[in-house]
Amino acid sequence: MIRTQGLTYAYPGGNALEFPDVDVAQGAVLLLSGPSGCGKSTWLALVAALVAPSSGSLVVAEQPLHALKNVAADAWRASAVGFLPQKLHLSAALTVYQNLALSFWAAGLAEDSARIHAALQALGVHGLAQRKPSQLSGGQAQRVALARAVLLQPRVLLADEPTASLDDEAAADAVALLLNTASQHHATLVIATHDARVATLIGAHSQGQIGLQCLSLLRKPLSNAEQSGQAGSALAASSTRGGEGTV
Ligand SMILES: Nc1ncnc2c1ncn2[C@@H]1O[C@H](COP(=O)(O)OP(=O)(O)OP(=O)(O)O)[C@@H](O)[C@H]1O
Repeated sequence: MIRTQGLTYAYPGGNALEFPDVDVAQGAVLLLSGPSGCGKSTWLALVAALVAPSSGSLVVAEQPLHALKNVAADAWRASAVGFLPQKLHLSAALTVYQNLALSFWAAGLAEDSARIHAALQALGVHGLAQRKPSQLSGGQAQRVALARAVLLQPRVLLADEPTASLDDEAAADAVALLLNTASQHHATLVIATHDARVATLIGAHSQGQIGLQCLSLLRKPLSNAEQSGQAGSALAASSTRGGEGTV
């Protein structure tokens, strides 16, 4: 779940970015769309506790983030948040397997080989475990990065521009993969993008929509099974900032 209220963030010397309030149920999907520069990456950084808001409140996976500082924020992020960045940040010097193993180290956990193999298997890239990232296709690398993102069973999965520079077929595959993977882990999924195709790909299943000045938010529960008993809260959208909200 992700709940924000009155969230703002100001870069040093810059105007404050104001974000709409959201209330996203555990296991639901949030599409974070808007033109370049409107604040999508900043919002993701706030939700991942990489930066602290200038004002407002933020609760992610039941954790009030204002209560988290430095090391505690790092530990919380490692266990609660899976991140699929636009630039995948796979270490070129390490194998696919070793890239995933790094996640355990970052979270202060003992390496769990069985879990690494299972994560790679689930995304169909198990056979590539001993390859280096330079020996992967773009799609294979994205699957490896997604396996890494969900390795520690995060409550929230954040994907930044996952369809950038993909053709239509690959973009549809990438979105389907994200939806399925998040659903399997019952993770709340956020896709940040300015790619209009993503709204279309998710839109067929959408339950509600809010249009705002800069960010437009579109959400749906992950699956029929999960939304029974949850749809109300998944759609309990509020848009007190930015105006013109409709659900
Ligand atoms: N480190 C920074 N210092 C000052 N201003 C910044 C910094 N990073 C981002 N900004 C500004 O904050 C605003 C929001 O940036 P952000 O990267 O969150 O937007 P975005 O919607 O993710 O853009 P894009 O789709 O191009 O990645 C922009 O006006 C940007 O210029």
